Amino acid sequence: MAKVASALFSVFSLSSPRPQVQFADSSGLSVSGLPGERVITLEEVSRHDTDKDCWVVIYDRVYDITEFLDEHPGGSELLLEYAGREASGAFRGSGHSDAAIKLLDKYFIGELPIHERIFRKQGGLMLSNIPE
Ligand code: HEM
Repeated sequence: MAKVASALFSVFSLSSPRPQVQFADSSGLSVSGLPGERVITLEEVSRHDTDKDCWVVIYDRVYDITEFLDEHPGGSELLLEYAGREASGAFRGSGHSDAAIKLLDKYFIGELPIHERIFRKQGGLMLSNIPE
């Protein structure tokens, strides 16, 4: 009996990863992440709004894109318009490729607190819910 209990314990402990949050929009874009990352408020993001220190928020996640400014195929000027600000709509509206979406991971530094989020919270906005 002890053996069975111990086997069950190891199966359950191995098979219970941290909960994964999944979201998808109408383009099939799936953005997922683990909760509990560094929490960064919009107020803090707003203090990083220059070409030497540039943070943006995309789908409730905070990215430090300072190093990417000069590499952006759409130009640094465009990105700087969103320095220290919310840029989900601009990012999505520019029709970025899956590669561009994947590239975001490289610059990820944290997530907004739950009360400042639009997408990544229970009952949060799905982009597919937005009327045309
Ligand atoms: C902040 C994170 C961003 C990343 C990592 C990123 C990445 C990229 C990449 C890799 C491309 C090449 C095409 C593609 O693969 O889709 C691209 C193109 C483009 N991006 Fe971004 N982008 C970002 C933010 C933005 C924002 C906020 C805008 C605002 C409007 C924007 C506007 C554009 C435009 C207009 C192009 C097309 C450029 C052209 O074809 O000449 N991007 N971006």
